[in-house]
Amino acid sequence: MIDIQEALSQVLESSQNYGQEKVPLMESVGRFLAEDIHTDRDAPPFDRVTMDGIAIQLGDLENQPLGSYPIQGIQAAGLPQMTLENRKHCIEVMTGAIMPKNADTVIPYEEVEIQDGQAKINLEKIAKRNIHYRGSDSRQGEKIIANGKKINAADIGVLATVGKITVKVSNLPDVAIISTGDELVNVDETPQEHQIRKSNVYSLWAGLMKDGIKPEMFHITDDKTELEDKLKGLLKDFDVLLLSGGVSKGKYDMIPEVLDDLGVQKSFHRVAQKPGKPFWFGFHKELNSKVFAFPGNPLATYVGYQFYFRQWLHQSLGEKLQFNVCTLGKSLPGNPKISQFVPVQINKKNGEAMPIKNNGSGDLFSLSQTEAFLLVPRREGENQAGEKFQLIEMS
Ligand SMILES: Nc1nc2c(c(=O)[nH]1)N[C@H]1C(S)=C(S)[C@@H](COP(=O)(O)OP(=O)(O)OC[C@H]3O[C@@H](n4cnc5c(N)ncnc54)[C@H](O)[C@@H]3O)O[C@H]1N2
Ligand code: MOO
Repeated sequence: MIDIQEALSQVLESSQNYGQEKVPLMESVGRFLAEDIHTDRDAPPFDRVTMDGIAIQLGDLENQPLGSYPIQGIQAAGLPQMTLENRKHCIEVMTGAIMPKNADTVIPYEEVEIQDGQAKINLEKIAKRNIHYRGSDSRQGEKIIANGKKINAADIGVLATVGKITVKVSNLPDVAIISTGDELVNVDETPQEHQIRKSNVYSLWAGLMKDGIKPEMFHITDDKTELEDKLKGLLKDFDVLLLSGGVSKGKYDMIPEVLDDLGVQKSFHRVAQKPGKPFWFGFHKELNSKVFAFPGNPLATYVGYQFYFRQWLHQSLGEKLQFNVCTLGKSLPGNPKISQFVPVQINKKNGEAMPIKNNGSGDLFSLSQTEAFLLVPRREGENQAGEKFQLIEMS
C-alpha cells in the first residue's frame, strides 16, 4: 500500500498531451486554452465616458466649473467622436460613448439642470472626471489570458472582445466509463431484492461532462472471459478507462488480474486513504491508454475522480488544478496509517469545514449533502479544530 502523495505523483507522471484543435468561440467554454491570448487593441480602445451627463473642458480639477454651459450636441455611444468647440460649451454624453475631443471631464446628470439648451451646474467643485481612459486596463498586444487556462464564462467575454472567432484548445482524451458487478441493473430497470441500480457511472459521467468530456458508458458482468474480451477492445478504442468496482479482495474482484493479463502495467494497487483504499492505477504502454480502476463504493469512486482523475486531466491538458485550504471546524481523531477524505459542509458564517456524518463509503445519499472533502493526512494524535487542510471541492 502506498501513500496518497506517492499515488498522486505516479498518476501525474502519466499525464499526457492529446494535441490541439481549433473550435468556434462558443464551443470553447470549459476547454483548456492551447494558446496565449493577447489584446488586439488597447482596452478600453478609447477614452470611454463612464456616466451619463455633460462633457466639459475643465482643465485642472481644482478649477471651478462655469455656472452654465450652452449644449452643443449629444455624443451617444456608438457615434464617432465629436469635437467640443470651446471651454464655454458642453456636449451631452452617454455612458459608453467616446469622450468628445477637447473635453476632459464628465459631470453626471444628477449634478446638472438642463433647461432651454443650457446645462446649469449645481457643483462648486468637481470630484472626478468620470472617464475610463484608453489602455488603462491593458495595452494592445499584452497577454491577458495564459495558455493552459480552463476557459470560463468570463474568459468567453474576453475572447469575444479581442475578436477570437475560433480558439485553439487542447484535445480531450476519449474516455470510457465501465461498471462491473452482477448486482447492478440499469436505471430504467426494477431491481430485485439483491440488486441495486448503477449510480457510480452516472456520477462519473456527470463529472466528465462538467469537465468538457463526452464519455461512453459500458457495463461488464463478473465473468473473466467477458471482462478480458471487452476490456481488450476498450483499451484499443479509448485513451482512458474509468472503471468502478471489482478491485478489492472478493472472489469476483478480477479487475487487477484481468488488466495484468491484458498487458496493462500496474503503477500501484491500494493507497493508504479512506475512502478509496483499493484504488488501482496503470497504463498500457503500446496502446497508450490509462486505466483508473476505482473501488466500487460510491464515495470511493467519487473521491477517486475528484482527486486523482481531475488533477491528471488538468496536468495533461492545461494548468495545474489548485485546491484551496480550509479550516477544520471541529476536532477529529487522527489516523496514523490512513489519510482521510472527510466529507464536509462549509459553515456560511465563518467559512470553516464541518465534517458531516455518513455510514461509510457506501452511503451514496450522504454525497449529495457533501459540499467538499477535506484531505486530512495520516498522523498520530488529534486533528485540532482551527487547523488548515486542503479542500477538495466538487467539480
Ligand atoms: N476483505 C476485504 N474486503 C474489502 C476491502 C478490503 O480491503 N478487504 N476493501 C473494502 C473497500 S475499502 C472498498 S472501497 C470496497 C471496494 O470494492 P470493489 O472495488 O471490489 O467494489 P465492488 O466489490 O465491486 O463493489 C463495492 C460496492 O460498491 C457497489 N458498486 C459497485 N459499482 C457500482 C456502481 N457502478 N454503482 C453503484 N454502486 C456500485 C457494489 O454494489 C458494492 O456494494 O471493498 C471493500 N471490501
Ligand atoms: O476504500 Mo473504501 O474505504 O470502503 O471506500
